[in-house]
Amino acid sequence: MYKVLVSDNISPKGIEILEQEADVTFNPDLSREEFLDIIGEYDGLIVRSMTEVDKEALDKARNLKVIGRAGTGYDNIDIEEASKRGIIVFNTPTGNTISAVEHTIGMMLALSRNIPQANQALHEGIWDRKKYMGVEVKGKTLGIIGLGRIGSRVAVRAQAFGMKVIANDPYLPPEKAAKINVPLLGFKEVLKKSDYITLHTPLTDETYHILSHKEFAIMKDNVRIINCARGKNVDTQALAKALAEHKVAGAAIDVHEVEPLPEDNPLLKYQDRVIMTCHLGGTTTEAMDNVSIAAAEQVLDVLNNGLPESPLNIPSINIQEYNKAKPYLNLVNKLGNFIAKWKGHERIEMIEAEYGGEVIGHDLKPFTTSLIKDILDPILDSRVNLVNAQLVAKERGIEIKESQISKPDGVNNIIRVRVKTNKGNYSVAGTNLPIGLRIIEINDFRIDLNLEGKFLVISYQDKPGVIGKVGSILGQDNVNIASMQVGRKSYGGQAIMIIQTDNKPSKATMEKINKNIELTDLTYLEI
Ligand SMILES: NC(=O)c1ccc[n+]([C@@H]2O[C@H](COP(=O)([O-])OP(=O)(O)OC[C@H]3O[C@@H](n4cnc5c(N)ncnc54)[C@H](O)[C@@H]3O)[C@@H](O)[C@H]2O)c1
Ligand SMILES: O=C(O)[C@H](O)COP(=O)(O)O
Repeated sequence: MYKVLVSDNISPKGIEILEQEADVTFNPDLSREEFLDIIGEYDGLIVRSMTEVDKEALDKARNLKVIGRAGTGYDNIDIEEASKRGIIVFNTPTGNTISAVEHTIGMMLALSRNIPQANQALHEGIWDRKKYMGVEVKGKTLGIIGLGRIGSRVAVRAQAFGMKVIANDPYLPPEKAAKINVPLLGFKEVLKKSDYITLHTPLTDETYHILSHKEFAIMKDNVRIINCARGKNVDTQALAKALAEHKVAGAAIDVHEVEPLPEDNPLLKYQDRVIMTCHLGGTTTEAMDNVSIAAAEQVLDVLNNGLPESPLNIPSINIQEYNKAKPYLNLVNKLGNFIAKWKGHERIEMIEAEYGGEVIGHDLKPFTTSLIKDILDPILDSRVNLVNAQLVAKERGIEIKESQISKPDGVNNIIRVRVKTNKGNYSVAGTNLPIGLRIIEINDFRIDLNLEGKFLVISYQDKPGVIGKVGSILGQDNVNIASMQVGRKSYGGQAIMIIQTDNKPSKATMEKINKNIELTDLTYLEI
């Protein structure tokens, strides 16, 4: 049973899902030392933003195969180091979008109307209507930096309040902004024109301190700042200075450069003008359930050989595409397994994936990567998965080819896998039919068998009596034949026999076949 560690607080809904298939440790209170001590035992890890999954942790995580971020931001995970070790990393970026949007709007309104301060005063017995004079947001300009999932939804809600919304996002296709009537402007222009500036960017080298001294200097006087994205997007010292100089009228900050907030955070001095929450953007019942369920399901998917919906270090396909592609990924998986078990003992020099028919409508890169993984993982000592499969093939000098079959013969979809080894060339092809996955070719001979079960694959020089002899040895040894197909190039030429059996032939039966019949190859494999 796989072992999964959940080292941050997630909703019990995800834990319940995990517990159906894995041995789960849920401990959000681990100290760093305790985390480092035990991480080596686990196959899967689920975190939020509090667990630091850095090189030191990954060095100790010798069994780890997947890291799921139950949430959006993944700056606490060293993706590059994880990739080097073949660890799949994914996040669940849509589960808390709405909560983060609503928190941003809540923060903007609370900031404008001094709601937290007035509430605090009342609780202290102070009734002061003059002190807590507010401003309306209607008619004000809201500048959004980062018009992605959250930024775009904040825009639509702010427009409903009668705000004029402008944005900066150099990576967004302009049509997306046009669709919601938000002009995309230069970064400085947004800073200069806005009464409110809200950040919705990920933390990258480029967005680290995207608001600092220079940027505050060019903003309008009395600008208000909202940050519900990443703490390090804003230079806290520079913001404190801009508050001190009354350049910035107020700020609403959910995320902080250092979390939990240290006592010497300079914004704590500005209780009248700065409202702060403890990274609560994604903390709602709904968001917590969403991200917990999504992370749990995907960790199990990955451990069971599937793909996550939002991978951070493997070729990504969207969810609809993934669901449509799943039967073909299963086909690739079974064909890859077939090859590994059939020819994995030979030295593989080339792997070619040929795709034909309906399957060509899909993004083929994840299929080919998956195929390489399925062939190489069972036969190499090191772990091969979707993260490092292409890299491992390259390192081992295995040539990878991908091609398309223009007219698949008699089927509406086909995937054919060819391998060249130090001993010869081999191929196997399959198709996805409504009745299930079928193996339809082996070494270019047409066959038609269910691509699941117990197989005997036999290569031999065609001559009378071989089929009968194999059949009678299996019969004598009580190995029941479920179905059988033979193919040959020409009379007396190379032939192949593929037999599906109900039970596994014993070692003695295999030896008997090998001893009594002249064969070029005899392999038993289970798919
Ligand atoms: N406070 C919270 O609890 C909370 C909850 C969810 C998400 N978040 C954070 O909110 C942020 C946005 O999340 P999202 O789901 O909208 O992400 P997203 O990827 O959908 O959107 C981010 C946008 O930022 C843009 N961008 C990237 N670099 C930029 C740059 N240098 N200048 C301007 N724009 C740039 C991207 O093009 C993209 O459109 C992330 O940092 C995420 O971690 C916080
Ligand atoms: O990026 C996110 O998803 C949010 O910042 C929420 O982080 P959290 O899971 O630590 O609350």
